[in-house]
Amino acid sequence: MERTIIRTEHLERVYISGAVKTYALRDISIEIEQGEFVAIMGKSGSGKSTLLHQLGLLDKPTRGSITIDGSDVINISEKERTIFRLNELGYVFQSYNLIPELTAMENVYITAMARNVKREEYEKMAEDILTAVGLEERMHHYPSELSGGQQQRVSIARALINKPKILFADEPTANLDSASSEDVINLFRRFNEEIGQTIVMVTHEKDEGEKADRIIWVKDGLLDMDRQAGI
Ligand SMILES: Nc1ncnc2c1ncn2[C@@H]1O[C@H](COP(=O)(O)OP(=O)(O)OP(=O)(O)O)[C@@H](O)[C@H]1O
Repeated sequence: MERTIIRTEHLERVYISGAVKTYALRDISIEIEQGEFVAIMGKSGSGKSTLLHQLGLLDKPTRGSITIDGSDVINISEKERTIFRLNELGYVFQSYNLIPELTAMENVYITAMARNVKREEYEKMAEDILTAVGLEERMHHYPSELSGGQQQRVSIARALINKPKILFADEPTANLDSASSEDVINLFRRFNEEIGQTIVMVTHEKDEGEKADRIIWVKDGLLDMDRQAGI
């Protein structure tokens, strides 16, 4: 049976700088089911990243509600939000944000260490997930010894090691060549199909959006109903 994992109601995010108000999100009400692979698409400046940041608890809306797996994640303390992010959510960004002094494996298990998992356990988990992203031969390499596509796969492994309820990806292929981009999207597709990983991804690329189960089109901070209806 389908189960809603993310629900937003009347989400608004206004940025205020001096006398200028920017309505990045005006009124967004959406539902995402557990196990769905959803792409958020729309023109530059339409509000895609802002929406992803609200859903991923990286920012707070100025109005509206968000529930994740039935929990209100807005009216809780910053400390509770931090714990929720660490335990329940994973992130992949356009830049890989790997720590240069750490190997691929260390970069991956650092998030498991933060959760007080035992050493033998987190090393095994890192090995398994790096193997799953095709980097079994590169575990002890440093980021500078890896290609962009390989570094992004390390960051995906890092995001997945804690088995997050939801994986958020903000233009994960923006810095990659077309072959590496395809690898990343195929990996998402595979994790989605094989382990039912819920994925919410912002992308500019139509062919990437088409590999998701569904596209949420955004325009001027609202859902783009015409695109949604395929008009
Ligand atoms: N921190 C901020 N302060 C002020 N305005 C902002 C801020 N962040 C985003 N905006 C504005 O909010 C609107 C939506 O921005 P957002 O980054 O969400 O769009 P986007 O669809 O992700 O764009 P892109 O595809 O270019 O990354 C834009 O008009 C942007 O200029």
